[in-house]
Amino acid sequence: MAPEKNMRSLQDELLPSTPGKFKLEQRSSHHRQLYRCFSSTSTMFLWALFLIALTASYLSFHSFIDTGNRYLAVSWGGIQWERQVRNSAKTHRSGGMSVLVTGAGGFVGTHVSLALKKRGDGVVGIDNFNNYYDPSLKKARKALLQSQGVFVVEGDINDSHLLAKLFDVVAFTHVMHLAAQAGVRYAMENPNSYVHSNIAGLVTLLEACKTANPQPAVVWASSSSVYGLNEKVPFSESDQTDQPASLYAATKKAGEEITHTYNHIYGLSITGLRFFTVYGPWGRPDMAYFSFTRNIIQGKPITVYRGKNQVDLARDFTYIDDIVKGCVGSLDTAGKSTGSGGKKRGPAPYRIFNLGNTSPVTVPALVSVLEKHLKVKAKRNVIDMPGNGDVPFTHANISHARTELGYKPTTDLETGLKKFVKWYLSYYGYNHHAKPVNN
Ligand SMILES: O=C(O)[C@H]1O[C@H](OP(=O)(O)OP(=O)(O)OC[C@H]2O[C@@H](n3ccc(=O)[nH]c3=O)[C@H](O)[C@@H]2O)[C@H](O)[C@@H](O)[C@@H]1O
Repeated sequence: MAPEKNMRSLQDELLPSTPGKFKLEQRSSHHRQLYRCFSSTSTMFLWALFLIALTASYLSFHSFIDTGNRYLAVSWGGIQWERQVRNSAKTHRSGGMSVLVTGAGGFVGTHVSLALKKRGDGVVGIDNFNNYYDPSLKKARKALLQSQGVFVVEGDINDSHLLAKLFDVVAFTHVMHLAAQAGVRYAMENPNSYVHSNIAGLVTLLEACKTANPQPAVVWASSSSVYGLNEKVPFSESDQTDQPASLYAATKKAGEEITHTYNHIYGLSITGLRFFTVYGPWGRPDMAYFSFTRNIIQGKPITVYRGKNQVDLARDFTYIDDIVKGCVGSLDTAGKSTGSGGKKRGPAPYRIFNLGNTSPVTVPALVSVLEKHLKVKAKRNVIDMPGNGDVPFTHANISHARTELGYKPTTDLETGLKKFVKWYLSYYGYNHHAKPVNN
């Protein structure tokens, strides 16, 4: 082949011999195809259908990815999960309740859930198992609940999708709302955790309750700390509660106001319970009686705060079994919510009760009782109470709860701490070396 001809054939392969013409021909053939395609209305209609189908499948693919991510990120959802929720919520007595217990992995939540389940009510728990204190204790409580047929969902009350799903799966008659950021002094360390759980979480939960059909009756944990700097003794529900001494107390007081608005606007039945320093088996390691016990056993010193003018601090310590009776009594007597479709249909009850013991005990006296039960002398380090949000004393007037709920505490501190120490030693033994907690 002559070199000149050879070169031309290579050019023929790489480039169009007449580029302008080639492009023109391509375009006109493309136009012809388009013309053919859209030449009839029916073909155009088919194209439109095709485009709609394409868009729809794109959107549903995205929502599938979204849902998938949600299910991958959290530990709830699916047919098996829904079955567990439904089974756990089933009542086993006539006229039984179906209760959603928030904070079920917590101290009071565990005890209330067990009591309800035992008498045949349906119970579903929810807890985020955060690490404010040793999560392994919370997991052990969960295992205890599971052994009694109470299913606990791992999730946060700030998760509105989860709450909507739960109300979708079960028509809860009641919500026992105990999930919260607890602890008076920790509020100075981590203020936002109180806003997250006690304000934002509460509102998310109330939104779910107000939307649910039927609306459940809500019983929830407020706190004796709302009395703040109140000096009138004993503390009555009608006393002033606008002088909180800690952010914790302020968020609980805010909870009382927030629940009032949901009662007023949406017809939610609300019962707020002001708990007075609850203690007992399976208790909270951040509380004084618990951390004192651990330190006394380990031979470590304990810090005992003392109030102004060297006056001992005192608390109306209340035993868990008495508190459980108050909670169950509140659920039993809670009137119905009146709203539906997110709208109020009539007035609904709004109640607040003190749940205390009515006999305050000083902190040094508490230590003496522990020394007696543990048979070990405490190394007391007595210091003036720092400005940490503590109040000098608490003392409940419980006549309102007695009349309305039949609430009657029967366990004194001596007896209650004996039961606590027995549980503590059986759970941890004498060699408990847990990490120090927030006290
Ligand atoms: O009744 C309530 O409303 C509150 O009761 C407890 O709060 P608190 O009474 O402060 O209970 P503890 O933390 O167990 O303290 C009891 C007493 O021991 C004192 N204390 C605490 C810790 C410490 O190291 N030393 C010490 O003397 C405190 O000042 C207080 O007077 C709970 O922690 C709150 O969640 C609850 O809302």
